[in-house]
Amino acid sequence: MAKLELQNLNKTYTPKVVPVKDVSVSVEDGEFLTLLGPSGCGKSTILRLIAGLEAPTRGRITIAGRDVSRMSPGDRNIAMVFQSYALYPHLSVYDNIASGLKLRGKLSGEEIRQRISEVSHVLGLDELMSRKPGQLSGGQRQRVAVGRALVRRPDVFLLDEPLSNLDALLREHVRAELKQLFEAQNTPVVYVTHDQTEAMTLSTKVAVLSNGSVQQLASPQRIYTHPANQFVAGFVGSPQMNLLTLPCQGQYALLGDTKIPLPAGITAPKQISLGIRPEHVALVGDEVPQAVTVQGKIFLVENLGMQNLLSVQVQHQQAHQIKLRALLPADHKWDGEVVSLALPLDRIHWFDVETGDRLNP
Ligand SMILES: Nc1ncnc2c1ncn2[C@@H]1O[C@H](COP(=O)(O)OP(=O)(O)OP(=O)(O)O)[C@@H](O)[C@H]1O
Repeated sequence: MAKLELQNLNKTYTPKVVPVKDVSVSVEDGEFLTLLGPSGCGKSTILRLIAGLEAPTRGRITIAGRDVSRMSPGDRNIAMVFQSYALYPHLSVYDNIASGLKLRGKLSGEEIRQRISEVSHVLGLDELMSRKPGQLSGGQRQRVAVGRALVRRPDVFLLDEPLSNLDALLREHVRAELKQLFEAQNTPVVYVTHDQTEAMTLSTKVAVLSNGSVQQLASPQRIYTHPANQFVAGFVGSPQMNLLTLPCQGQYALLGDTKIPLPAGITAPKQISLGIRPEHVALVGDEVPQAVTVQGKIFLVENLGMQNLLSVQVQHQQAHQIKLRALLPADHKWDGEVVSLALPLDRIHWFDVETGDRLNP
């Protein structure tokens, strides 16, 4: 058992630079936590705090119940994979993988050979063991860096954007490899990325961060279906969720000339923020139960291969413009520029205009 716990973790550099604010998260054995957020939100700082490369200003880090907050990195039994891979250019693949173990100095030569051979086999590196990093592709270097982490059998794995130097195709391939690999380990993993596809596909849970604070901590599915606030709603999902600020009239929000009933329990405000994902906007005529319809004029069609992304200007009496995007399967046809869109009520997210908080359950 090597549960990792972050308790009220804070890091302050200057009064104005506080990259980690009261972060509390636990990661059990076999759990894969992704820290997801835009550049500068504090992801790498959290990882560096866990690794011991930085000291927290406040709060505690425990591994298997043991407080490691003030321990040196070498005593924490954590393995970290960096974005840059950080391989030794003058050493062979074998020696690079062995480097973590040799430094620890507790294993015999035979044990070291045994562990490296297991890891190289799992990662498909057997043929490359005598090469130097300069003679490897990006994907192979990345595997060596992961191998060096695996061979240590650490209590916790930390990975800082390990796929960001790979091209799109290779990234997809290595992502699937990593998923299989870490599913087979029964060790907590903390993974940092700003790529939501990686977060959604790899993780058992995701912490979405903004400005050093956790905005939502939940399963990838929950974050997609029930974003806790407007930031999470806008950050997770591609194409991005439609987010519209609408006036209210009684228990209805007004989208152009369409009245959309607010769910019971929401006290009618003056204005409300409506969210709906492009993939949930359909064409009228498709079988959509319990939907409101909105008329609009298509001003852009983007062909994404499997789907078409339609940008539609909603038709209404008021002066300001309202735009909606709809993601339709490529075989769905429409006639002319004017279309009727169906917005299923159970797919609509409501947010407080002031705080951004989610209003529907
Ligand atoms: N040593 C430092 N001294 C002062 N400020 C720092 C230091 N390290 C990081 N910061 C600041 O802390 C904030 C968070 O940085 P961090 O690297 O954790 O973000 P990130 O989410 O990992 O970003 P990215 O995705 O761009 O790597 C940034 O505003 C950064 O400029």
